[in-house]
Amino acid sequence: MFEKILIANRGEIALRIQRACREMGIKTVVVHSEVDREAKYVKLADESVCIGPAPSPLSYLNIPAIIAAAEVTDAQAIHPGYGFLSENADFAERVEQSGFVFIGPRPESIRLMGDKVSAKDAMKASGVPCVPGSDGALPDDPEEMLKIGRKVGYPVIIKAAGGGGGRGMRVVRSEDELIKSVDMTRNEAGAAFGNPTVYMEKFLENPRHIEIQILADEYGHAIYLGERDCSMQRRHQKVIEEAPAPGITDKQRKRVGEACAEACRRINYRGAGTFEFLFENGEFYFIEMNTRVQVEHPVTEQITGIDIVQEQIRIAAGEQLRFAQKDIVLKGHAMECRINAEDPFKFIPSPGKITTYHPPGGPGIRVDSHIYQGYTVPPNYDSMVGKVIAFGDSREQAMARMRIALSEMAVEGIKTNIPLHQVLFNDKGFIKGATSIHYLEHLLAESK
Ligand SMILES: Nc1ncc2cc(-c3cccc4ccccc34)c(N3CC[C@@H](N)C3)nc2n1
Repeated sequence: MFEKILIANRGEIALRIQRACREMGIKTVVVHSEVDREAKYVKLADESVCIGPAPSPLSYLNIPAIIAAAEVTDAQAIHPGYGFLSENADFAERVEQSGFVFIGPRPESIRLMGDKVSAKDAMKASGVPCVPGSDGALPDDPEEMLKIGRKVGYPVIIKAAGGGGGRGMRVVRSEDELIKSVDMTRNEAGAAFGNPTVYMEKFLENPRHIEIQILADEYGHAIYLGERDCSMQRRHQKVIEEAPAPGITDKQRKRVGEACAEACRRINYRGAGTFEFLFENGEFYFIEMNTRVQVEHPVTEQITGIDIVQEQIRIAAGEQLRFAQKDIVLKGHAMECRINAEDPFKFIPSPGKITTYHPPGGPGIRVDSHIYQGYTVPPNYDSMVGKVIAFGDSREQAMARMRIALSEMAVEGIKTNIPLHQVLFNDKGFIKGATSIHYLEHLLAESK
């Protein structure tokens, strides 16, 4: 097992990884930019290294500085967290080439899933249900594209192979817009991702967004840890996540979960991963795979009792999975509110000094956050400053506990989106559950 891990991230996930390490008796090195010098996880680390000024390209994306920090502190492994370099195959490669263990999948798996066309090909070959479409990249020939459009049936969506997470997508509702739309998406993809390859899918008008968490070791063992419903989102930013997904039956869960586990075995996947699906009319449709730990991993931890970050570390250290699929029992219901330093209804970032901070507590309440009274939220990074996770025997109990937690949570000196969460947890449609990816945006549009 590693003696010392370098955490190549910041904020709540850096603290989360640090807690996992400390519980395992592993020393932690944190890297930080100049503005994060006073962060909680820096104070709690065994060692800390300032790797540059605030801008991410000069600090948290600065590969040589991060690797140098691992060298000078003699760390054995590097955990990338999420965001930043967590799905950068070149970083994973350079970490391994420098003699450190990258806590994550092998670089070729990151590359395979980073290209959304090769990702879909791999999934189709493994029997994972995918959205019908162009079966690979769209050809350049306009006649061929029109033929595929007719076969798929409008509306269709054009997506960039190098995109993902909502970037490089365009919906096409009729044939006469197709060629122009494809050209525009190709140009944008070439400029944004250095890869003009695009593909086509049938556009699903009103799906839910449901993802499957998997764990796989390097001996061919792969298991799924149930699913998460991430449909409560605004402009591709998740706001609330929950597990299990309302209305998903054990039969559906088993069928899609086993397909994901089988896909992991076939591509020789290693570590934690998430298969993203659209869910509509009772069917799952694979759209992309994330090769990192996700922000919303705690809701899965709460209903399975498994510490996903610790399992990532164990797998990276060459241990076999300690669980077989039969050991995975889902119990209760968990919901997560992302707490952002932003105006709750205008969504404008609100960095600054936190003058008052009282976190919530009580049965079933977990707060994953690095903020503290007197901490200054820097303006340089993502506005998420923490997550409140409520667990209960039922969705209703989890919601009741969340309402109480949100009412207890005091954060002054900056604005937060707690008022938005309070509106949502009192909204009839949300309370009923199983809302689509458009629900929140429609709710906000009505309230304007
Ligand atoms: N064939 C087809 N039909 C409808 C779709 C709708 C979306 C989508 C669009 C807008 C918000 C979303 C939020 C969560 C999940 C998906 C979406 C979508 N996305 C958005 C980000 C990336 N994960 C893929 N792909 C789709 N693909």
